[in-house]
Amino acid sequence: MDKKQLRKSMIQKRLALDTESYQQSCLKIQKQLEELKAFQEAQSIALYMSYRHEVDTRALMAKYFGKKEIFVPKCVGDDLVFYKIESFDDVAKGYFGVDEPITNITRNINDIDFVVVPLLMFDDQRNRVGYGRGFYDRALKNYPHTTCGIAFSFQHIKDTEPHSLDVPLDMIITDEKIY
Ligand SMILES: Nc1nc2c(c(=O)[nH]1)N(C=O)[C@@H](CNc1ccc(C(=O)N[C@@H](CCC(=O)O)C(=O)O)cc1)CN2
Ligand SMILES: Nc1ncnc2c1ncn2[C@@H]1O[C@H](COP(=O)(O)OP(=O)(O)OP(=O)(O)O)[C@@H](O)[C@H]1O
Repeated sequence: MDKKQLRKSMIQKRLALDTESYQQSCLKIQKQLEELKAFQEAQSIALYMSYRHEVDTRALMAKYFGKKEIFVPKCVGDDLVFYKIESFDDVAKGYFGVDEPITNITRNINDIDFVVVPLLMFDDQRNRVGYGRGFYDRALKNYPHTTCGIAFSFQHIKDTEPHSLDVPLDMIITDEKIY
């Protein structure tokens, strides 16, 4: 299968998860994430606004609003710009139906302590494949702190055939293990 086909089938697999297993897996992943020292020590965290059965990030946000600074991305041209949000009133549907921030406090991603990264597929080397627009590869090019992918275990594949611009993540948490 080529990458395009693989992406499609992975999106389908994720959407096909029943509510019960989706919620259970998300809970397990969130718990592991909260146990990371890097997460606990981070004052500021970048998260994505989960959509269409991506690993849920909203429960985590709801829990940490007011305790840590939460930043979420907005697609601006080819770039991601991160805005601070303090509640779910601070987002509205944007790019491809993904919720985006409607606030005006931005921060350079390099100054955010910890980044949780969405992904479609990953391999043992922690290379990731996303929707294929390179947003996170560009954003994380010079990122100096910890990056953590979150995904369901079935999103693991043998080889993502990374290209030179792909930025491997520092860790990837699934419902089964941490890579
Ligand atoms: N929740 C979330 N937010 C994110 C990302 C992400 O992967 N997940 N991104 C990561 O870079 C950026 C947005 N990137 C995106 C790139 C392409 C498509 C897209 O092509 N959607 C199509 C096809 C995918 C599908 O079938 O689900 C569509 O919705 O029709 C969506 C978001 C920033 N925000
Ligand atoms: N650092 C970069 N600078 C410029 N272009 C880049 C960079 N990283 C990736 N790209 C370009 O972005 C496009 C998509 O890359 P890739 O297939 O790795 O996306 P992806 O990681 O699957 O998607 P995403 O990051 O949006 O979730 C490619 O054409 C690639 O050349």
